[in-house]
Amino acid sequence: MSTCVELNRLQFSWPGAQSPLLSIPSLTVTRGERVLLRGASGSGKSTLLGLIAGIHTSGPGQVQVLGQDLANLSQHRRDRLRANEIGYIFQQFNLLPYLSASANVTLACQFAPARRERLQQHDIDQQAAMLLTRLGLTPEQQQQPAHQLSVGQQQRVAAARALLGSPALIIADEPTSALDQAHRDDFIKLLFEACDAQQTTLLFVTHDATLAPLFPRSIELSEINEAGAANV
Ligand SMILES: Nc1ncnc2c1ncn2[C@@H]1O[C@H](COP(=O)(O)OP(=O)(O)OP(=O)(O)O)[C@@H](O)[C@H]1O
Repeated sequence: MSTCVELNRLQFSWPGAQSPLLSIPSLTVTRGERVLLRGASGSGKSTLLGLIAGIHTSGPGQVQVLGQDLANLSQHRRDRLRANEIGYIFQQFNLLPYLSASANVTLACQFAPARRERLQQHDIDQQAAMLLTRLGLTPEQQQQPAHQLSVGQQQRVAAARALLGSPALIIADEPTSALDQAHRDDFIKLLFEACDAQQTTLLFVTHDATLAPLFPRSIELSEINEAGAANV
């Protein structure tokens, strides 16, 4: 099995902080895994996701994504790797409210040539429609502006946007925090099915320990972060 994400002796401190926020000796996520990363509010989950996505750069130590050491890449190449290989589902979804659900999804591939290429035999709009349908949106809902959709529907649009063009890794940062349990479990099931269909790795972050039984692998951040206890 090849590796999707590998951390080695990762250290990270925000500028001006008294002590490091993250000190992680090692973490490996193999391709195709479904991993839940749990941690209390403020423990550094979003920061860690930002390091893996190459949005922040780490101090000492290594962050490798798909075999590439992010510290050895220029900002431009990190941005390229993120656009092509990482689909990000944000807690607040970050949809453009006056664009249709469908247009929000296809926008993801605009600046991601490798994702567009992977779709090349197919029409991008058709693929977006297929994903939105698989995630439970009707054709009418797919044409509605995002702001007219329910929170659960917006979340599915955000998931389809992340999945379009089969990026290697989906990073989901607390995307279910606004849902009740039934909708939450339903969403996770659909997300697993969509990831399985395109062999995408899933790194799903939450503070909600009750999600753990739904995932084949669950990691508590405080158990891998040697700097953890001081920060929460
Ligand atoms: N841009 C930033 N500059 C400085 N400090 C930051 C920045 N972003 C986050 N922090 C600090 O880093 C710590 C961890 O924040 P982070 O958002 O990574 O935690 P989290 O586990 O994702 O929290 P939550 O579950 O509440 O979203 C917090 O103390 C926060 O104040």
